[in-house]
Amino acid sequence: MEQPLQTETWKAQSLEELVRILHRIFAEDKVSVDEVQALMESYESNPEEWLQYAKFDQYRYTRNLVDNGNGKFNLMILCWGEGHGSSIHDHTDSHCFMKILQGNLKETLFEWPEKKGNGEMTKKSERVLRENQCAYINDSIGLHRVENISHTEPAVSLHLYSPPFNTCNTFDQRTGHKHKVTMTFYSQFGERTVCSLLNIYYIR
Ligand SMILES: N[C@@H](CS(=O)O)C(=O)O
Ligand SMILES: [Fe+2]
Repeated sequence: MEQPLQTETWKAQSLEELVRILHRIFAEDKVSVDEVQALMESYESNPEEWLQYAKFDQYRYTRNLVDNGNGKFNLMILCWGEGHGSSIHDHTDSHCFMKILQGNLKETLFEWPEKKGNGEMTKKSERVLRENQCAYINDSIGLHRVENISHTEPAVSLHLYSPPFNTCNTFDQRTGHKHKVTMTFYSQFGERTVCSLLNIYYIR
């Protein structure tokens, strides 16, 4: 991806339209990060359009595939129950866009640990992302942890990863030690996956 010469301003009127425009954008050789971020931000969350994908688990956040972007990207809806959060993790050299569809999510950025990792990881910043905001991260920006810190409200977010990936590294905040994990889907296209039904669905 490169910086745009000229950013087109799209407005996605629905989730379906958002997916359609994303396909058009990712069909090109060069994709602008700013353009994708602005497009995702332009979609005004309408729960009626995404409720079919929003499947929650009692114990941890879920990853629900919405579209596989013709092999160029994965678009998924993540459902965060009260107090659910991710480990500190990287994004496997992909671009990661994260738009809030409902509720708020706290994002904490961390620096990559030293080679071997042997001490508390360094926190760079934290912020609260609110409904309709779209954040962006990649490995050169750093690592992050995402949490729904609310005790009363669930949260839902829409993530786009390009290129798609299904493993990443998680990091122990105390030591910086990393651990490779496989990420699976709780549902795909609105249907629960077999692994989630067999309860072998886990991320980290
Ligand atoms: N990158 C994480 C979600 S997040 O915490 O940004 C995932 O794909 O599961
Ligand atoms: Fe992430």
